[in-house]
Amino acid sequence: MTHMHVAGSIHADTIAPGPQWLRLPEDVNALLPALWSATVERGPDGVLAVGGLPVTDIAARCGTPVYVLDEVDFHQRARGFVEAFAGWDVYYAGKSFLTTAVAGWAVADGLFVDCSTGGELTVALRGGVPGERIGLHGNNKSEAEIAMALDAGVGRIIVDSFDEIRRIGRLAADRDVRARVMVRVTTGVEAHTHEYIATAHEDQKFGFSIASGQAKEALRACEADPHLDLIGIHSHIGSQIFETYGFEVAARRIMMLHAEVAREFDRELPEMDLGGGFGIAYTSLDQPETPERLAAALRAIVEEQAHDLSVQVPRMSIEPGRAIVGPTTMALYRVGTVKQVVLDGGATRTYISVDGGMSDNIRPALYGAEYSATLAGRASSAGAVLSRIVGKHCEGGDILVRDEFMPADIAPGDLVAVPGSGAYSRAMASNYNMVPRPPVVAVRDGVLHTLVRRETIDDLLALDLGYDPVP
Ligand SMILES: Cc1ncc(COP(=O)(O)O)c(C=O)c1O
Ligand SMILES: N[C@@H](CCCC[NH3+])C(=O)O
Repeated sequence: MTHMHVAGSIHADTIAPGPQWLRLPEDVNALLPALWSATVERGPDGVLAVGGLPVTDIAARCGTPVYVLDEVDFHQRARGFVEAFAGWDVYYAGKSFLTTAVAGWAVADGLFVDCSTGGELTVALRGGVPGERIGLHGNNKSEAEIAMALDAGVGRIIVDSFDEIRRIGRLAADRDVRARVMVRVTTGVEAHTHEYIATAHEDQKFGFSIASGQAKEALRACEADPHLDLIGIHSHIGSQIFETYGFEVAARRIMMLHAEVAREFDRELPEMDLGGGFGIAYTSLDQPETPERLAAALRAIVEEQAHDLSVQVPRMSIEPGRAIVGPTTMALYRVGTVKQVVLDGGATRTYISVDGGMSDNIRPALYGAEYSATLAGRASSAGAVLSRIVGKHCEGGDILVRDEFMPADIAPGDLVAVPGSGAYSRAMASNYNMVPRPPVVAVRDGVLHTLVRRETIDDLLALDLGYDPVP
């Protein structure tokens, strides 16, 4: 689970067989503000609106499924991080969701951009991000990707293996440049999140471990290469994390490493990155930290450690993706079928099938991620029934929202909105079952723009070459 649902006191109205944390809502039409982007509201006619546009209009113009990004909310969150972390650099983690327009907004809002492949790097550059404001990650960067980064003059390449240190050194030498590099370390922090998105424990593919001494070896290898300009240490402990404690432990450990190498190299590395991973609210139980509180906690640790270890505070940076773009976007689906399924013990669960699914949001299937949903195209006065919102794919695990109370009169043709769908949804979409991927549209002050158009079956067929001889 990406977040644990603790069983609290069970409300008298809790309906079996739902999870104990899910309570019968007093008003099934109510919106929990923490889950929705800034401009979302339910109009007097009961229709959900975002950026001043009713979702019924958006669905009529764009079709469904569609991802609807609230532009005002994006800028508020981006600037919120920049302001809270003033004096630190905030890299937007492009893997969460990146298009040329989003890259442009990131720059306008004062963000740097973190890319993890040549593809993301290309989008960032096309979107107008200056090379020096880009960081390149990846545990297996190709020569072509490293070359592209060097030619674009990226501000930092975050190195992840000894092979790569040699490779970057060679490619930089070929170009007679010095590559600015950071060393990604694993701090041994066990982040409380799904195993697949925790990245600072020892037994996984990212980084050099501090405990084994490999991190220091990697720092030495970079320092010794005249074509590498070692600028600092990088740590990323995982994603969708709520407790600041993990970040604090990681920050302490890398400050200690920073101070040790300062003594050994007789110079203090000028920069340090604490990564991203700040959690957002997907359900009513999630209580994310504000950027202000995160900033205060991290600043305090770094300053205290710098003081205790008698080093300067380096130029600091972080890399949030989900916390900036996740809450900006709702996924809008249309209901196709509604089915009552009788469970052991006689209770029923309503299965609501929509026109998307695991091909546009793999997170529930991959991480057991929980989401919320609401009836979006109208309000309902019917009672609430425990429901499961599922997709249209040939998989039993094709679940979008495992447990949610939806109005009992939900019917084919209704619109359903899923908040918190901006990060790692469209970005991780696939074409499973030959389903074309949905568009992403941005809305602001009643005006819609397409960021990514809807894929068509012709786009998919363009890749199908029949039986074409390989030259
Ligand atoms: C190195 C690195 N930085 C930043 C991020 C962004 O994480 P999040 O979107 O959870 O903030 C990730 C993804 O987990 C990552 O691997
Ligand atoms: N894709 C993950 C985030 C981690 C990936 C980035 N290292 C998710 O959806 O939660």
